[in-house]
Amino acid sequence: MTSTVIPSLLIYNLFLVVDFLLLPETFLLAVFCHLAVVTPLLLLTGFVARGEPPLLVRETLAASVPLAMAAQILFIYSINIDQPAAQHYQYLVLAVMIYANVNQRLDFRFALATSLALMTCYIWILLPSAAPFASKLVGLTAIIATCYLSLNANFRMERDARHSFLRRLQDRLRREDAELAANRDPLTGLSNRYQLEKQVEALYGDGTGQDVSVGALMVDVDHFKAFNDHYGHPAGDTCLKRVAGAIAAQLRNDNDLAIRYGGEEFLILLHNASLADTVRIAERLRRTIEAFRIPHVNAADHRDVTVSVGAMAGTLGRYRISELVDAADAALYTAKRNGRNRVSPPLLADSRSLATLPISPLRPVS
Ligand SMILES: Nc1nc2c(ncn2[C@@H]2O[C@H](COP(=O)(O)OP(=O)(O)OP(=O)(O)O)[C@@H](O)[C@H]2O)c(=O)[nH]1
Repeated sequence: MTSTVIPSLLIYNLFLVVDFLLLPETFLLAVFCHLAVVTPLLLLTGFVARGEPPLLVRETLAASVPLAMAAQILFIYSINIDQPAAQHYQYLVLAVMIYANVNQRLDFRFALATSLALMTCYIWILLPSAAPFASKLVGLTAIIATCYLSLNANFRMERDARHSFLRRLQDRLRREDAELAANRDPLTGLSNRYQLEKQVEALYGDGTGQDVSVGALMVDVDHFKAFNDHYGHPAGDTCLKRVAGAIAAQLRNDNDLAIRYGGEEFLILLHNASLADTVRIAERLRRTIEAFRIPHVNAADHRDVTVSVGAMAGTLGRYRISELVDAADAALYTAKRNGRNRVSPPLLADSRSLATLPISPLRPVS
C-alpha cells in the first residue's frame, strides 16, 4: 500500500485542475479539502501501513481515504449542484471507487462496505437534485456498473492472491518433503550417507572444537543373509527397523548422529564421547538388541538376532571423522572374526561403567 501513496497523492491533487476549470467558485474550498484533510489522511495511512498493523486497523484506515475523497467530491458537487458544470464533476466519484477497489485493493469485505457507502451517498445526493433525468440515469448506471465491475475485479484479485499463496506454500512443503526424503533412509527413518556428510560438515566443518572426542560405532546385523533367506525379505525389513529403533534410542542429544550406512550396517557418531563411553554405549546397544529376542534359527551360534559392533574414538585434533569410521569398521570385522554378537574392543573386565549405565534406552524407541 505504501508504494501507491505518492502516485495516489499526485493524481488526486492533480484533480485540483478540474476544480479550477469546472467550479472556480469553490476552488479554495477544494484546495483546503485536498491539502488539509485528504492529503494528511493518505500520508498517515501509508505511514501506519509500514508498521504492519492488524488487518482491521489497516483496512479501516485505508478505506477512510477513498471515503474522504468521495466526501470531498460530493460535498463540492452538492454545493454546485445547480451549475451545469457540476454534472461532469460528479463522475470523479467513479474514479474514487476504482481507486479503492482496484488500486488500493482493499480486503473484499472492506471494499464492499466502502463501495456501498459511496454508492449510497452518491445516489442520495444525485436523485433529489435538479439535474436532468437523463443525467441522473447516466450517473446511476455509471455508479452501479463501476461498483459491480471494480468489486468483481477486487474479488478476483483477492482470490488469485490466496491461490498463489497456497500454491507457494504447497511448493515449499513439497520441497521440504523431497529434501527430507533425500536425506532419510525410507525403511528405518535414519539419516542416509548423503545426510551424514552434511551433518558432519555442519557439526565439525569449521574446524572449531578440535579437542572434542568423537566416538564412532559401526553396527552390523549378524548372519542377516541367512535371516532373510529363512524368514523372507519383509521380515528382514521389520528386523532392520527394530535394530534402527534401538540405535536411535542410544543417541544422547542432537549432536549424536545415527546413519544407515549400508544394507544391514549402521554408523553411530557420538559427539564428545571417550572410547570408554563409546564402548559402553556399544555394549548397551548390543544387549538391547539381544534382549529383543527376535528369533533367528539359522544364526550359527545364537538362536536370536544379534549385532556385532566395532568401536573407535578420538579427538578431531588427531583423527579425521573418516579415519574414525574406517577404524570402527576394522574393529567391526574383528568382532565378526571373534565370533559375532560382541563389541570390539570389548568392555574392559574391570570396568564398572556398565553398571552406571542403564540398559534401557535413554530415549524411547521410535
Ligand atoms: N530385508 C532386507 N535385507 C537387506 C536389506 N539391505 C541388505 N539386505 C540383506 O542383508 C544381507 C547382508 O548379507 P551379508 O553381507 O552376506 O552379511 P551377513 O549374512 O549378515 O553375514 P555377517 O555380516 O558376516 O554376519 C544380504 O542378504 C542383503 O540382501 C534391506 O533393506 N532389507
